[in-house]
Amino acid sequence: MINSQAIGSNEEYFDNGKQFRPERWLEEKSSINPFAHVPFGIGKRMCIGRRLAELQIQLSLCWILREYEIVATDHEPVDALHSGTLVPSRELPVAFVRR
Ligand code: HEM
Repeated sequence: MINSQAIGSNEEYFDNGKQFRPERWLEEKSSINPFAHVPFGIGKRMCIGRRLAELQIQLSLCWILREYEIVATDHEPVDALHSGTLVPSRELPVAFVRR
């Protein structure tokens, strides 16, 4: 199984790869190597639930963001720990404020 976090934060493929900067995906003409981000694996054993998972993530984010603004409660770093899946190293510094 591919360690997608190691590839996805590799400075060879991403500027400031360890920094959480989701807007890097919004560039119209992306220069990101498509094989540098493979959270669902790749090839004939890749995740068959990918499209369902992406749809569920998009829908649930829409439902949450319609009702809440998500704000940072501090700006200290949060590390990703490997524990079978990736988990945050501490309580996430975010609050949900009802719109
Ligand atoms: C964010 C959500 C998900 C992530 C990140 C994810 C990620 C992965 C990864 C990395 C693999 C292994 C690929 C490989 O071995 O190269 C995998 C396999 C698989 N996933 Fe997912 N998955 C997600 C959601 C789902 C959902 C919703 C389903 C089913 C409805 C699903 C069903 C499967 C199955 C059946 C396999 C095994 C495919 C095979 O071995 O041929 N996954 N997934």
